[in-house]
Amino acid sequence: MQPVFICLCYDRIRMADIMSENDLNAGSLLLNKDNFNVIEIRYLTKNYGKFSAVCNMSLSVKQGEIFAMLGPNGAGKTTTVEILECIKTPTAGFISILGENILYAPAGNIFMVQDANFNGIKEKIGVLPQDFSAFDLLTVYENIDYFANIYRKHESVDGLIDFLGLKDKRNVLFKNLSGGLKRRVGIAIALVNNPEIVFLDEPTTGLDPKARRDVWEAIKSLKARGKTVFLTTHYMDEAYYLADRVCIVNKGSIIAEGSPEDLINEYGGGNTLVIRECGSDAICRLVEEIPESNVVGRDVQVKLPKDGGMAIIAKAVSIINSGNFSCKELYVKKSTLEDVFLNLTGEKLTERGQ
Ligand SMILES: Nc1ncnc2c1ncn2[C@@H]1O[C@H](COP(=O)(O)OP(=O)(O)OP(=O)(O)O)[C@@H](O)[C@H]1O
Repeated sequence: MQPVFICLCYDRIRMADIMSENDLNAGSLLLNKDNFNVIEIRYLTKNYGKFSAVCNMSLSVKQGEIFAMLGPNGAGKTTTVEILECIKTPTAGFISILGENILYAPAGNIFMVQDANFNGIKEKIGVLPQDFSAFDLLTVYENIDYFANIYRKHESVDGLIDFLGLKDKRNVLFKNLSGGLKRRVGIAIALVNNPEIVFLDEPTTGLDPKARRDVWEAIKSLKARGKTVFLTTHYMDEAYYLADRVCIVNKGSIIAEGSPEDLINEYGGGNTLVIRECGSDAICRLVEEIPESNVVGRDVQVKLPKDGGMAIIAKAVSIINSGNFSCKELYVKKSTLEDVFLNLTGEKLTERGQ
């Protein structure tokens, strides 16, 4: 019998996503020699009563990449990672992590868990939960050592302290560390069992810009160590800087997926030429001669075409020069993942993401 996934997404009900037996064979999903998918999700759904926190989600993560799930608060990021971490049980769907398959399939009216090896998965993953905290009255060393000793085989505690740049904080109480250092201790703890995949749930929320940068570098070094990183974030600059691939989620569904550059190229709406404070005469000339011009306050903005728009830029410069106009500055504003989100949803990511 073929498993039938019934997704109760109440805003747009999909009754029949059907996976074939072949699809559910881990071999066919995972073992592509060049592109080993360490995480595979198919038709994942998590309902709380009539509300779908995760709705029919499918994605795959390749070995060794940094994969970011980007979305505003309440988009379903934590729910998804907690399902992958085997903390939460989904309503329906198929998950494969490092070759361990879990199928949440309906049997009559009941969703049954089949083929689950939760311990097998937990041994191979590391987790930095959202709002991570450790023992306030233990030192950095003692905290990491405590978690390391939960595992029979574990990494060297001092090795992890070195790797996360915490050597001079080794004997400092956790409660006396800055927010950024606390997150680095959290990453060290996530690594104690030498996991193949590290899940980082909003690892820089609430940190100041310098601390965020430091945590970013720590995350980059995980990739250099060969780890696969699954990151959730509502910071588009974080996803842009760190991720090889990003999936953008909104209201429990994936709305776009790809490398940051590809997403920006496809959905970012192109770059914008900004001519700041050039005066009313110049504004009139620019609007007259460059039909794509928009007046925004005291500035003129021109959406540039995908080819880079060199002709438009040259024309604008020539108008400014030939008319002896002066402007405060003239620059090209690159579109960002924020624009991608805005164009796809009509809403600003930052407004709901903060
Ligand atoms: N146990 C629960 N019962 C009911 N609703 C829940 C429960 N847990 C989460 N939700 C809801 O599911 C939605 C998704 O929550 P989730 O925590 O996964 O979002 P998120 O993208 O991680 O955002 P945040 O950064 O705010 O945690 C939210 O609307 C949340 O209120």
